[in-house]
Amino acid sequence: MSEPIIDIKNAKIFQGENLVLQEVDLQVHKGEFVYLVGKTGTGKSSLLKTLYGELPLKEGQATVAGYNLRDLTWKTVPYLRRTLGVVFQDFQLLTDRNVNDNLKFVLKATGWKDEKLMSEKIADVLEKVGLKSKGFKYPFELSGGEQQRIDIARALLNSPKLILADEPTGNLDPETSDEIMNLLFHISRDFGAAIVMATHDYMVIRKFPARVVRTEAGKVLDNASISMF
Ligand SMILES: Nc1ncnc2c1ncn2[C@@H]1O[C@H](COP(=O)(O)OP(=O)(O)OP(=O)(O)O)[C@@H](O)[C@H]1O
Repeated sequence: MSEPIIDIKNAKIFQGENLVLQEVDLQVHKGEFVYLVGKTGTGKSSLLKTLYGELPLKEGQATVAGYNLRDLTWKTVPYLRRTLGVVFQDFQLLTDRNVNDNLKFVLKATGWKDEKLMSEKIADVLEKVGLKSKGFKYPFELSGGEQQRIDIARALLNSPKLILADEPTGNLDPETSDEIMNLLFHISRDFGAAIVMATHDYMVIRKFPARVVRTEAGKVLDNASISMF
């Protein structure tokens, strides 16, 4: 099997001085879809934040897309982020600019300069999420489901090998959730991106089955049963 895109060995996850998870071992491979479940406050977001360099890894070993998390510095975190797409529950789009400019902002921040290439890339990701005609809309002119699609388009800008999604269906009605899940599965299947998605929504997992990893009592349990959360 190829090198895992996420490879965590005997790691501890901290929030400041507080130990949140210990003995964390987790491998995720290219194109794999993994749900991260567990009761509120058990460390799902903390684990994701460690994986995208928002929280430091202070103990144990972990590599993400070839980056050793123990070696990350403020200078190398942006390079790690460029290989990842991160999707949040609350979209986090910039409200003062339209969709095209939201996407362009991220491209510029990640080193893109050529106007034509940027326009082509923006058209490409909007097409992938089915919102080709919405580039000139402002976030407030979009439905929740459309905003989440734009958030996913933003995550796709740098052709990520890994997408980390923190409750991406948390604010959506069941039908719109299904559309977003179809889109995420399509992205992992057709573009080979691995996806790790934190969720409380067991209906989504029943409908879109995949590997389940659970945070519980300070540990991470692999191949967990969904009936347990
Ligand atoms: N910014 C922070 N500073 C200090 N402690 C924090 C911070 N954020 C979270 N924690 C603590 O870390 C622990 C894990 O929280 P985390 O948000 O990772 O859990 P979670 O499983 O994602 O919860 P939820 O399902 O509610 O999103 C909790 O005890 C929480 O109180």
